[in-house]
Amino acid sequence: MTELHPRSGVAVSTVGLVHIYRAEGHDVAALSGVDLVVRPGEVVGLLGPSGAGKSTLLSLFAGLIRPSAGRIRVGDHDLGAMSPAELDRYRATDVGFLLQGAMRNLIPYLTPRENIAFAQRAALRAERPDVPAPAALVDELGLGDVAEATLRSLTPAQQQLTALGVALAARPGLLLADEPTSQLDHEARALVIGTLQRVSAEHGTTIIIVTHDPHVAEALPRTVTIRDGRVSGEGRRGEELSIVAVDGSLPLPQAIVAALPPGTLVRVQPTEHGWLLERDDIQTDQATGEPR
Ligand SMILES: Nc1ncnc2c1ncn2[C@@H]1O[C@H](COP(=O)(O)OP(=O)(O)OP(=O)(O)O)[C@@H](O)[C@H]1O
Repeated sequence: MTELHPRSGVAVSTVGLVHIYRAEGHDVAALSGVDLVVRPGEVVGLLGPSGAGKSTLLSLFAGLIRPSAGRIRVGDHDLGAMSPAELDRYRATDVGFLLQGAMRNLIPYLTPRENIAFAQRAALRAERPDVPAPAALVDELGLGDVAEATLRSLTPAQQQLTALGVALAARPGLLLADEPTSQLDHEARALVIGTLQRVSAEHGTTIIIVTHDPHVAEALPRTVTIRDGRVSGEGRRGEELSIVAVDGSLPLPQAIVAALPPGTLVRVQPTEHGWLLERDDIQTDQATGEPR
């Protein structure tokens, strides 16, 4: 069970990805056309307001739900086209999912090492050659001293790192993490994010992290903002950038939308350093389009 062939990260991509939840009486379009490319080994934060579709996107990447339309690829897998048995194997060996709240990922009466060993059963049944020894993974995550401790005696950061060990138990090429720093203090947050980045640097693991925490966003090299079921912006080290859509439209950063509400006329002027958005002071009547 030594690590003979450490897995490197996988590329993740979506084209026109749509997901509709069919609830009784009405449908909810959670994602309405997501185009996204994540390179192998990238660490990307998914940002966006509540209800934007972040968890839905994570569940699609995890193979837990199927897309209503569009394409979704993780490495060599076309997730929308896989059989239930192929998706079972994919979930067991190719992707790790860290659910929000450390203890939701853990069996409370097992130690950190035992939790990781338990999480490896499906990958071992699938005869994966590169599943790490539980004790080695425990050491790698800095949990060597508490490998055989009860979960109750661990600090919140150690519990979260144990949950991370469970998600990494099969050494997946893609790790998905839903709010991995919620309920952690500043120091614990830095430790968990630092550990995620170290895992990616050492093993090439592709990591996608849903977060509402601006400090986490600032620590990540790349963030993608989801709004109303679409990609509305990208960030680099905490700075938000807008993406020009194929139809030439440009979603404005949320802070600017407050100053330029829907219907506002703006002039786009070239300047020496780029482009200037200038608000036109003539107010138009939304219904007639005539000046008021
Ligand atoms: N199982 C479900 N059945 C019906 N609608 C759902 C279901 N899960 C999510 N939705 C709806 O889909 C939309 C997107 O939800 P989603 O949980 O993906 O957003 P989110 O960005 O993760 O939000 P949050 O940050 O609050 O977790 C919301 O309108 C939500 O109400």
